[in-house]
Amino acid sequence: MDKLSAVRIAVREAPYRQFLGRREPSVVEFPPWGDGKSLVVEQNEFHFDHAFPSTVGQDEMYLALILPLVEKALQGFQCTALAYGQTGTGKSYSMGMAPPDKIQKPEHLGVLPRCLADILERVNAKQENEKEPIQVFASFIEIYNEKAYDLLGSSPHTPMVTARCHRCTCLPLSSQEDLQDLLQQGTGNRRVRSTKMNSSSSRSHAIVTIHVKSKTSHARLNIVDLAGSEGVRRTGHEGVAKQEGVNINLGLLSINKVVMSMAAGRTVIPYRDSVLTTVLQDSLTAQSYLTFLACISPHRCDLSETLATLRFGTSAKKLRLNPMQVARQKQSLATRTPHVFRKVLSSSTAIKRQAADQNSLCVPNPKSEMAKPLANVLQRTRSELGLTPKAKKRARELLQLEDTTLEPSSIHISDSSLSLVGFQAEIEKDRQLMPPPGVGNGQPSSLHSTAVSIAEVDEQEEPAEMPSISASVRTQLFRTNVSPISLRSSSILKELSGIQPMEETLITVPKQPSILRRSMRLANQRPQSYGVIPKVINLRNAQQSASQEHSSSVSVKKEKFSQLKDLITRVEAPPKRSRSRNNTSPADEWMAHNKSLFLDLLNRGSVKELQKIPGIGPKTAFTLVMHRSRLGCFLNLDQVKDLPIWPGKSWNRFSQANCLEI
Ligand SMILES: Nc1ncnc2c1ncn2[C@@H]1O[C@H](COP(=O)(O)OP(=O)(O)OP(=O)(O)O)[C@@H](O)[C@H]1O
Repeated sequence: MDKLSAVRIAVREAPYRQFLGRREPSVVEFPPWGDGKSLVVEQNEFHFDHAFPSTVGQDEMYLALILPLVEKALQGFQCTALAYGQTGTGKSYSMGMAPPDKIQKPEHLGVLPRCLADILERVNAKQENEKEPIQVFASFIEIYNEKAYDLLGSSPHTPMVTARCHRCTCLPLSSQEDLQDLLQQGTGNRRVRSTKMNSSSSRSHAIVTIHVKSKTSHARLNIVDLAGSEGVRRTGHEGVAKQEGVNINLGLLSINKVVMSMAAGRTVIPYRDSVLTTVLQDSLTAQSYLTFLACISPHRCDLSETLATLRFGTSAKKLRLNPMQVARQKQSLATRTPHVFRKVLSSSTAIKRQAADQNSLCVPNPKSEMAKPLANVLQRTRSELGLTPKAKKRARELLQLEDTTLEPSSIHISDSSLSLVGFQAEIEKDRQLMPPPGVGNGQPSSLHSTAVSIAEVDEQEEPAEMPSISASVRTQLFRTNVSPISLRSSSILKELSGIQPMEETLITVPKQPSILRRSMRLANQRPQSYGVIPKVINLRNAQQSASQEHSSSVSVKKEKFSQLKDLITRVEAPPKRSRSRNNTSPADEWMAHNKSLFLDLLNRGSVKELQKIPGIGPKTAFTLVMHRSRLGCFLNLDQVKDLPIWPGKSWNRFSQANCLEI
């Protein structure tokens, strides 16, 4: 089977509208040489993925256009099918958004019921084989007069806050009856109005989202029925109805702008221009499958609208998308919050002093005087970490909670203080993950209990295509032979504890796998060995530097990132190495090493840092960072290459400038 194109555009001609009286020849011609993909309107030739004449039935259209999208949705991709066009051209009919009681014959069933039948059939078959629980549920919202309404909710005529549209009512779907009920309820609440051109014209944009959720993925299939794109003049409306038309056109215009911006490869996409694009923001991204169904009229009187619809389809053809499977949901709050603790605990001087005195880490009650510096640190930490407002609130609450246990076995918050408590049973297991230096190097002189880090254990298997994010966090107590004070002299302890070295120090890192933080583990999926890293300025530099090999102890000045860049971009002679077992040449080894270092750099660098790489400007740097923050680290350079940010031969120039090719 051919690879499914990420963007597909189809055109469907509507049948004649009876009430227009005299039957004239259609303005749309389907030339026999067009192979079902071309059409001619007034001597303008258009080419799309499919061109359906009015004689094509619902099942034929569904099989050719939507079924491949359903397959992709079941594989975990974000998919959207979007019908647009002039009023009365069959958008609701095609998408299956008409109320079920108006469908007289089964062959008139539209996309929605057919999609659901296929999804349920496949999900049931999959569950029989794999016994993996898969849930299917759906939501139905409409956007009317620039406000979003939850049509399945208890108050379908009360507008929702746009930013919370994703929290709309979702009903479980397990049979066609469930869908019938959902459509009955949803379409019954939808606004329709009689216009000059359609006796029951939808005056709102409707979005039905079918969610297919399993343990490892959460795919969404959006079926979007846009309101008719007609001139306000032609509907013959005044007052409220006229305002409706204006808002409908605003939504359609903003969809146009979003698609154009994506097609032009812009980094800033104007999603916020309208409620419609804000709600569809997650689906209209370069990582999803998009299918447009342009519905056109055969009538000459609609010619200008028909041409406008076809021109929009032509411009959407320029979209270059790179769909990616949706892995698990974003990192949970519980996973992120303890980072706040870690940073606060490790960077508050008051706490460190106390830790040194008492051989334990104790966060004072936030209401006490001692906690004031902590509050400032926490404030700073939160903004540094870029947590969402919700996560920030949660972090604040956790610090203020009394008599609360975050995770029974890890963090206990007592009346007057928050103590990090570890458990011996986990220690051995975690040492393998994150061995504290000093353990095993001779006899411990004294054992000090020091909470040194937070280790994370992935709960679920990662999907093959995307690295996933760990879901549980344990704060652990390691017994080390190093007192908390002596943490300052060992870089790995600094890294593990999160304490940032402030002065120039000569640091020797023992050769061992670096499992420092979740982000590093995600970025470095392969084992690395480290020699001695240069002097570090802060934790971030320590992590960046730790991914490079150095032969001996060196003291390096505070040049931060420029050094790292130099290291990577410099054309060096391939280092002399012992011949590897599979007889790869030293040049190949060097190239692989260089590429992996470069990938690390792309995965960790900030916008400012990435701009320093030859061939990366501010826009490209911003896109890379945005991509990373939305979809996680790049797994290989091919993923970077596939991004739509390398026009012409710019990737070749870029890779040559950075020695990624020999
Ligand atoms: N291909 C078709 N075959 C049979 N009937 C069709 C077809 N396309 C549209 N119709 C009929 O045309 C009428 C108008 O269609 P529909 O309401 O789907 O248009 P629309 O584009 O959604 O209009 P609006 O934007 O005003 O909501 C309906 O009665 C529908 O049954």
